[in-house]
Amino acid sequence: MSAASRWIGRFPFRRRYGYRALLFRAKPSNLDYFLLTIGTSAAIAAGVPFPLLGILFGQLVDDLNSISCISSPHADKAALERSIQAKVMLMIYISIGNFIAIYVHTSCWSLFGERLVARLRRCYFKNLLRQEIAFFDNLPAGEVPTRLTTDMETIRVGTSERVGIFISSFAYLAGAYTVALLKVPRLAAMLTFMIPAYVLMVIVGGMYIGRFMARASQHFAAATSVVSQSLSNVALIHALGAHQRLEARIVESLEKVQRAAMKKAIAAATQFGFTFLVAYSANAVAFWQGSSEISRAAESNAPNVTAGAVYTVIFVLLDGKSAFQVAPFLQIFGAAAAAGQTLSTVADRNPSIDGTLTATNQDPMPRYGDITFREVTFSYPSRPEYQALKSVSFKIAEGGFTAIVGSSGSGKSTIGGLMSRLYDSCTGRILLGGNEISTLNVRQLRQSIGVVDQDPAILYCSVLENIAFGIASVSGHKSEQYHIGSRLFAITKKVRKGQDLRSVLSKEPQIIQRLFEEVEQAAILANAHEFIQSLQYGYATVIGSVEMELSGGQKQRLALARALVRDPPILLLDEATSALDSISEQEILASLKENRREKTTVTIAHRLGTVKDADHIIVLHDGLVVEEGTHDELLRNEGR
Ligand SMILES: Nc1ncnc2c1ncn2[C@@H]1O[C@H](COP(=O)(O)OP(=O)(O)OP(=O)(O)O)[C@@H](O)[C@H]1O
Repeated sequence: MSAASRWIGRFPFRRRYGYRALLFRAKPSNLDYFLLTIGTSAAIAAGVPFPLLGILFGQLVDDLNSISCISSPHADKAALERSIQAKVMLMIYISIGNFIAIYVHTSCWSLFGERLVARLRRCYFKNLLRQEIAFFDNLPAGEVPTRLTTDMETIRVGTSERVGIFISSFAYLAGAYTVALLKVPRLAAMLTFMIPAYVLMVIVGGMYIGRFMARASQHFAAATSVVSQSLSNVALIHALGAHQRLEARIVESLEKVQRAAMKKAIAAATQFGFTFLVAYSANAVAFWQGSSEISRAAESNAPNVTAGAVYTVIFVLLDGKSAFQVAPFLQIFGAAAAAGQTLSTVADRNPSIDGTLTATNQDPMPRYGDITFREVTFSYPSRPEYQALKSVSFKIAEGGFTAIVGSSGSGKSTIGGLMSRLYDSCTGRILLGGNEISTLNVRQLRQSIGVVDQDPAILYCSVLENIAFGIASVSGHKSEQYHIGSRLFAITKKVRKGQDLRSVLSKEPQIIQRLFEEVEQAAILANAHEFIQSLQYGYATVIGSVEMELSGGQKQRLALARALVRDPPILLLDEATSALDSISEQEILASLKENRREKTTVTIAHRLGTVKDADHIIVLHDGLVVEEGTHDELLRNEGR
């Protein structure tokens, strides 16, 4: 790249290359095209009246001049007055036309910008949720809220009414120079010196303003990130007494914001002041050149350059309105295009593992089969230098009850994550029923594995909805057509208003009654039924709020019920009962083993003692399988 093109590349114009693409992002509808066309046409039309008014003003100046110079009593004063009145009426009509054009382009562009942002938000959020977990591991805290608020607002500002004003200013500029060149060509040509002066001011000023703005927003994002991390870990901050340290980090970032904002203000003030310097100097030049044009015309007896004609030129080029006042808009459009580009890194990104695809050319999901790990190694993308799994090989038998035990950090949960394809292994093969899991449909694979982890998420809704969500989230389930989400909400609402759950259910379709039975069965199996019954409204009690916080053990049992209700062929329990007392834990595991109905069950635990009943136990240490066997075999080996 040459030095010149590098220099040009630093200006906001470069970023505006993406601007046109931004306007047509996220599938615009016919209405959007309509708004764009009408908004642009009306904006061009809104630029025309001003030069026309300039012509009329010039003619009026000549008329007034003529009236004041009339000395003869026979002169037709009345005709002159009629001519002035006709021009005044014309000015009123032009003003009305201008009002309509401005109204139309402002409304169209405002609506266009709002609709574009709504589409982009939808598109960004939809694609964000498609991304694989590894993508989120590398996402800085506060990134998503910043994108959804700050960047979207930048795009809205840069694609709304300002676009109409910008277009109309250009139409005005074209009209103004045409009129000026026709009226007094030499004066108009002389005043073109303003163009390079203004352009230079826009480019250089814009470059500095943009640079300091970007710097300020970067430091502000850093401060926001610390604030959002602090808010989600308030308890930890209190426990560690980390207030001052965090405050110092925020203050440091905010001071940097202030410094950058200060420099931006100085650049903006210089640019603004320079605008007036150029404008007033141009006025001085215009009056000097205009007067000499008039006297030259008078001397040569050529009345084509009148005081009115000079006034028209000065008015349309200098005193009316400056098209260059919209120069800062370039910065705004550039910022919008840049924000659009930043958003597209997520909005257009194809996830390496897509858990949302339904139509697929991938292999159909085998319902049963052994799960085999062959020489699997894995490093988390955020820690590529560290191997969480170092060539592990083992087999989890179909329909068996397998336990994976090991100390903290040995890689147990990582195995669970690879099984459900939250991540892809770096090397080695993972097979399900003989099929490479990377060839299976991810959505079906995940629906076939019921995962319960140590700290399960509880949704802010009733217990019944929380458990039934296990079924509702399965696409293609028989209950899908019944809109079970809204039905269950209505059922539990009635119960909270005092009606009996059984009698409310009796009025519901068979499939909803059957669903409740399944929920109840799952809760019994997960040892959750008893505590649910003891809640104020039983299954209709709303949980998940601060006022209705469940204990760790209750949450785990509820999550277990949620996983069991859909009867998945594979159940993965990642320390899913660790918050329970050891007797309850043993009871649940024994009951799960007994009722597992050919389900392949994998339980992850720290201690061997909690998985005595497992058919097969895999012992991990520091990312390696160190032992395998039944509980008794492992105990015997330990004795050796
Ligand atoms: N998202 C992640 N990004 C980077 N490293 C991770 C991530 N998750 C886990 N690790 C690292 O990978 C290693 C294995 O973690 P893993 O969670 O599989 O261990 P574990 O045996 O399940 O531990 P625990 O019993 O404490 O849950 C650990 O060193 C951990 O620090």
